[in-house]
Amino acid sequence: MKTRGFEVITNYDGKVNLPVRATFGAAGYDFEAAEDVVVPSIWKQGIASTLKAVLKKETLSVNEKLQKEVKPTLVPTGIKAYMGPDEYLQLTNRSSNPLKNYLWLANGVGVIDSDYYNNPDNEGHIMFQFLNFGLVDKKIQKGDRIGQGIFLPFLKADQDKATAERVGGFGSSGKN
Ligand SMILES: O=c1ccn([C@H]2C[C@H](O)[C@@H](COP(=O)(O)OP(=O)(O)OP(=O)(O)O)O2)c(=O)[nH]1
Ligand SMILES: [Mg+2]
Repeated sequence: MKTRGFEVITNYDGKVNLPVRATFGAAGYDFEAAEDVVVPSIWKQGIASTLKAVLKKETLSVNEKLQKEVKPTLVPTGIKAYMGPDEYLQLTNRSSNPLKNYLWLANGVGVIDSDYYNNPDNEGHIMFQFLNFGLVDKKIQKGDRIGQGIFLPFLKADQDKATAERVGGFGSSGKN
């Protein structure tokens, strides 16, 4: 019987490892990066875009420019997760990431909903969303452990009336 667990996304078949807990008492399943990804330094992104705006004497305010060019980077894991309807997978950072690599999870914690699994847009591909607060770009290599996932139960409110079906992630569920 399937209760909760991980599977590999179709395109990554045979190319990635399923998440594992590192020790007997670990709460989190460690996820690996499925590809080499560069997470650019936010300072570099910000300074470059500010300079461009100043040199071009653009009318667009520098703040607007910064907002457009300083973005988190999505790091693919090649993994999807299935679970019960009253459960979610909480993605959290590794405590060593800010200390050693200047990597922050841009969304604080990530919430992987049970209905994200096998959604029609991206099959339920789990991504970690990083900002690099370091001064230099950070190269994440395929196979590096980037974060962890903890399965948790959640409660529903008396007024609960969810109606829609999930079709994707990252802002797919409405206009705003
Ligand atoms: O760090 C994250 C956060 C979310 N997701 C995926 C799984 C989740 O089920 C879906 C939607 O996430 P969330 O509800 O937090 O974001 P949203 O901005 O509300 O998007 P949506 O409108 O699709 O719900 O995106 C990730 O892969 N990584
Ligand atoms: Mg949502």
